[in-house]
Amino acid sequence: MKHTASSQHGRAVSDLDLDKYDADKQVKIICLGDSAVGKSKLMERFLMDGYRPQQLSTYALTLYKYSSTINGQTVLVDFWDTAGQERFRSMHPSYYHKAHACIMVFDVQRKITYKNLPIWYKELREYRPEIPCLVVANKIDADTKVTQKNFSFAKKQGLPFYFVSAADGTNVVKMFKDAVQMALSYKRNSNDFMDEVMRELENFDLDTKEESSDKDEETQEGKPDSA
Ligand SMILES: Nc1nc2c(ncn2[C@@H]2O[C@H](COP(=O)(O)OP(=O)(O)OP(=O)(O)O)[C@@H](O)[C@H]2O)c(=O)[nH]1
Ligand SMILES: [Mg+2]
Repeated sequence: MKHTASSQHGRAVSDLDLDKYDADKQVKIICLGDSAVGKSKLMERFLMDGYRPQQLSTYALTLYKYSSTINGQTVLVDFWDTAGQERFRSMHPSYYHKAHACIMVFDVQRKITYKNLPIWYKELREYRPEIPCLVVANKIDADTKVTQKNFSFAKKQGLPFYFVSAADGTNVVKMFKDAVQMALSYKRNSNDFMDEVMRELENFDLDTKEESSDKDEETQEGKPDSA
């Protein structure tokens, strides 16, 4: 699986081209969770095959670009990562706009980050009521017994749940690959009204373009040779 990673640090969300997410092969996956739960480290582990312990936390927004071929189709994924700093607790609406899946992370060492999940989840559903959401328990390297504990939030909400470690890579690739697959299938089958409208408009555009080019051809054929 070929993948490239690059990140555009700190670009203001408003000047990002959000329309590109209407294109069939482009998906947007967002990451939510309290500060220091390991969102950026998980991205680095998956996208840059590396884990650099300790680093300044994320400011504003980091975009990680990832491409892969799934069933012979090239899929372009933008992973959106943002600082979970308390003051950012509620994200700018455009962060959620046109997202196709969400990775919601907590730190198994800090209970409060698990208790805050419903706050993040409530906000997510205000903006994206239907998209798939993965609940991720990170840093299991720091507490091996934690995998026997029961975290009922995901089950109650009917969400997929993953024990992972950005530090040693446990379950990271599987979680991200599942997130990409879920984003793709959501995008293809979403019954989200707005997505429907966008898709219709897209098809409408294509049809009119085809019709007008057919007309051009007809007029070309019908035109007496100018020569
Ligand atoms: N032991 C352990 N430490 C981790 C793991 N993932 C992240 N960390 C550490 O936790 C701290 C925070 O990681 P980040 O990835 O910056 O957390 P974040 O969620 O991006 O934080 P914000 O950007 O502030 O929202 C860093 O010191 C990491 O080294 C993990 O799987 N295991
Ligand atoms: Mg970060």
